[in-house]
Amino acid sequence: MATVLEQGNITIHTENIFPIIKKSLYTDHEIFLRELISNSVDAINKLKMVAYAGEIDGEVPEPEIEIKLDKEAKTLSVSDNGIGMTAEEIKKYINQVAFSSAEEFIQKYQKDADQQIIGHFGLGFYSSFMVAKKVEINTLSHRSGSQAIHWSCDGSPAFELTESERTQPGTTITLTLFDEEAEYVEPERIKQLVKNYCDFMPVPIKLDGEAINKQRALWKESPQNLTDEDYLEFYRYLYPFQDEPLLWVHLNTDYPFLLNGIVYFPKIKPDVDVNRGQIKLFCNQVFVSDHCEEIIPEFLMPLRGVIDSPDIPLNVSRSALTNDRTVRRITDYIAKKIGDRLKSLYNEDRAEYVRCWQDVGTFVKFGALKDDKFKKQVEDILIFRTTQETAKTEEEQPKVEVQTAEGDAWQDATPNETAEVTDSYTTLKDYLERNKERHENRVYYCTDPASQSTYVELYKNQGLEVLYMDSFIDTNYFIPFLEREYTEVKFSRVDAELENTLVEEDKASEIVDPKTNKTRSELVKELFEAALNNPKITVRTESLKSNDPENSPPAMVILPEQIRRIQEMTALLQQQAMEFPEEHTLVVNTAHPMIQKLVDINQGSIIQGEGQSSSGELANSMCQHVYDLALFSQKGFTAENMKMFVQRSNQLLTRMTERL
Ligand SMILES: Nc1ncnc2c1ncn2[C@@H]1O[C@H](COP(=O)(O)OP(=O)(O)OP(=O)(O)O)[C@@H](O)[C@H]1O
Repeated sequence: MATVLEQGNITIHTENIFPIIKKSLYTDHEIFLRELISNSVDAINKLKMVAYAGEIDGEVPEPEIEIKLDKEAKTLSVSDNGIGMTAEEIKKYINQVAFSSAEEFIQKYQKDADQQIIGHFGLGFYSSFMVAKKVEINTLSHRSGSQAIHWSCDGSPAFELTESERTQPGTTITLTLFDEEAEYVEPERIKQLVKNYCDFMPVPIKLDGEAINKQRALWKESPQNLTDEDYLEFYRYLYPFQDEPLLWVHLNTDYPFLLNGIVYFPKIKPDVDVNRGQIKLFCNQVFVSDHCEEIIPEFLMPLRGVIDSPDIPLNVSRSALTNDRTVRRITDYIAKKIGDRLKSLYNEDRAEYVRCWQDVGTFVKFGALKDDKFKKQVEDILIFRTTQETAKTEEEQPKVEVQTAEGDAWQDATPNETAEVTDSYTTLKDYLERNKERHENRVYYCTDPASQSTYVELYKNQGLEVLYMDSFIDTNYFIPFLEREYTEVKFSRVDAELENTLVEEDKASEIVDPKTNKTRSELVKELFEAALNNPKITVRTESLKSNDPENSPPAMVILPEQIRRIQEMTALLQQQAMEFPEEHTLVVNTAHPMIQKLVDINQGSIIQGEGQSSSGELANSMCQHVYDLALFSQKGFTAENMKMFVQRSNQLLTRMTERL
């Protein structure tokens, strides 16, 4: 029998914390393993420090933590070859310090019981009592001449301290598990827990002789020593089976707080939950939480990666975390670093910046909207896709430096030199500067390249530059934001009005009907008004400039910018799709050969005499058809509209065959 050195009661201030610990203080009982392994890593580090100070005789062993499971006895043990403890240290650090910090934690926890505590840190060694009916410590201090010690406690405040036979310095903590906690003798469960919480701890954690943790915490390493492949491999490890990240930022600071981390911009999937943080929070390489919304700036929520900081308070409620001064500073720091990284990418590798923009742009715009400091950082690197032409192939590429010069629109470089993907992007400043002469302080934009293609083509053909502002954030938030920033500048969507540059003096002003003295324009207008027979549609005639009138649009629906925006806002507030306003303007292009012929076709009906002749009907049908086609780029058809449109299309085609 070993000598009993001491029997006693652990000092208790509150009644008895053991029942509280046992009664699921945490929902996550599993964190006990993280606590034990963390203590072992600390003990190994302490030994290293002592050795460094020359206070140890002999060699410091290769650090190692070993987990042993015994299904029969229902025991789990964690052993380390760290600093170990003397009897005095056990009394002090386990019986008094550890206990009182556990007690303090529990008081705090009970106060904040309804709040979610991040990572459940703070209970330390005593968390073992959540899963174990008996906890034993078998330890030998590295201090020369120390006596090995065995401490045991069966979950009551009573403990027993005896001498032990242990010969190897270090500590073994053995838990005899409650029957209902038997899962912790299953190797698979333990492997999973180690991978989750302790994967990046810098000491091999062995089970059945094999290290089961990765150990290498890339974020703690110096960026100078890391290659792109190191970062990519780490990303793949953290987020298997995902697309490669677009870019990453290595965070590294020790003042005014300690923080290391790597954050990645992922390719954004439509189903990403932008309210849930994706970054993993660590504290000294120990996993804390999978989502740390309180620490990441809101607009950077879908970022991924790792943040590790011992300065983030972890035993407080989440709401207290949000108000914590250090946490707020950390949030600002992350935003600033991301801004810096984007700026350097913009300046140093523009082709890459453009490549990432489609995904990264949304964050950046959101950030500019949400965070004034971030806005100041990125305002000069916000870019928009533009219709500004760039060379299509290598042969066509101008030899002179035009598109790459600073201050000009530049071109997306593709990895394949001969590829013809040549989307160009520009900053707003450059756009305004380029177009100062033709339309000062006016920006033409398009929100849907497919449905607004007719309009965009019209602008392009007349040499007007259009910006594509086609993401959700552009239309609903970013344009109003830019208008507030650039108070002089007005934004008009390509279908909001017809610029003077797009129309020319109406050539259809010659009188074509001697009986009534009406011009072709007037006749076209009357014809359309009669055919549409809808007082809410204003018909306007214009002659659109074009080098190829046959391929210019015969008619377009125009929706004034302000009216449309009000409609869009209302729709957004009501969370509905925008109702297309009944009152709108149809601009009929009198320069289009088909429109010109319409008058003649209709005139044919007059010659034929009384009633609606067949050519009158044809003109009427064609007017409706032209209107439908113009409307189609603004709104989808209802089932009824679609039916009529298809019917009319077929009738018109049939009539064409009759005329052949
Ligand atoms: N494996 C070990 N080897 C050496 N000393 C240990 C070991 N485990 C615990 N200790 C000692 O017991 C003390 C109390 O441990 P406990 O886990 O309760 O608190 P802590 O590690 O100080 O803080 P935390 O609440 O962050 O876990 C430790 O500070 C350490 O001195």
